[in-house]
Amino acid sequence: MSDFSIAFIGAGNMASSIIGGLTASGHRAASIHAADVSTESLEHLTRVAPVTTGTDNAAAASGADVIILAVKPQVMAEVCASIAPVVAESDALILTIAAGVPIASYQRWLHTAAPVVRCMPNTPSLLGSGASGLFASPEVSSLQRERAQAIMDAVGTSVWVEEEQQLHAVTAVSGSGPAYFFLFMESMVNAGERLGLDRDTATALVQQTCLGAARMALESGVPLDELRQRVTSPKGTTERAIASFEAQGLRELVHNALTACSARSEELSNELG
Ligand SMILES: NC(=O)C1=CN([C@@H]2O[C@H](COP(=O)(O)OP(=O)(O)OC[C@H]3O[C@@H](n4cnc5c(N)ncnc54)[C@H](OP(=O)(O)O)[C@@H]3O)[C@@H](O)[C@H]2O)C=CC1
Ligand SMILES: O=C(O)[C@@H]1CCC=N1
Repeated sequence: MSDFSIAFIGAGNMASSIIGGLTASGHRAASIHAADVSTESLEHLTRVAPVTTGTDNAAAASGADVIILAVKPQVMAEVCASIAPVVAESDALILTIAAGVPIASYQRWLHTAAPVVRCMPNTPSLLGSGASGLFASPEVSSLQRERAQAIMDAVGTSVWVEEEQQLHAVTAVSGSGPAYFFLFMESMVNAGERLGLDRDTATALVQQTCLGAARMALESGVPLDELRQRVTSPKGTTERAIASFEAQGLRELVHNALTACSARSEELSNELG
């Protein structure tokens, strides 16, 4: 599994984090090629791993088993045009991490019904703690699914969805999700300060509490509501805070925010489709 060849088109933040994860998990750097218009991005990438780099997209894609498209959605049409002649002559898997662009657009821009896996990752991939949602077009073989999953598992965990439309929900939950937790943490730090802690102390307590809660949720096997109840002593302090959140409609607030996020993802798909 670790010997298949991978071409990255776009060598920015997400590509370098995936390449870092892949090489750390044993994938040979010699079988990874990356192309980018920015020599600065390529220089940074070679400090992450000794992969082959260049500025010619088609040359990087040539002979690859998996071509990973890691550029912004706005330049995707141009990038597909640059590799279309190579894709026409190969049976490579196209794995794209761009937000919003539908599979039908790739196949139109590539002028072929290429096998495409769409992936929605998130920024904790930079630390190997990402969460990715994946969707495969019908042309994707079982070996190609395994390869796509192996690539994303190198930077965290991944789940498959059955319908392309579900990627809007994945974006709402995990793609954009880190930002919600950062906002909640910012709010807790500010509240801690207003209650009398200095900023550094409040920040350290919030960060560790967030990490500890996430680890308990992941590792204890105990349902989330049960974990919450275990903190909430009858007639104690947590009960008051939870009652305040519930009375002010926290659950509805979260539902509305994720619905707005998913709706924006749909809008983007329509603009780029
Ligand atoms: N950041 C996030 O939280 C998430 C990002 N994504 C997706 O990941 C993708 C990549 O994002 P990210 O890594 O943050 O972006 P970056 O801007 O860091 O990387 C993209 C790279 O592609 C280069 N590039 C631009 N045009 C071309 C071209 N024609 N051919 C080859 N390379 C080109 C850019 O160069 P230059 O800078 O000179 O333009 C840049 O180095 C996006 O589609 C985004 O939607 C998905 C989920 C989460
Ligand atoms: O905010 C965005 O549009 C991108 C997609 C998911 C995370 N960041």
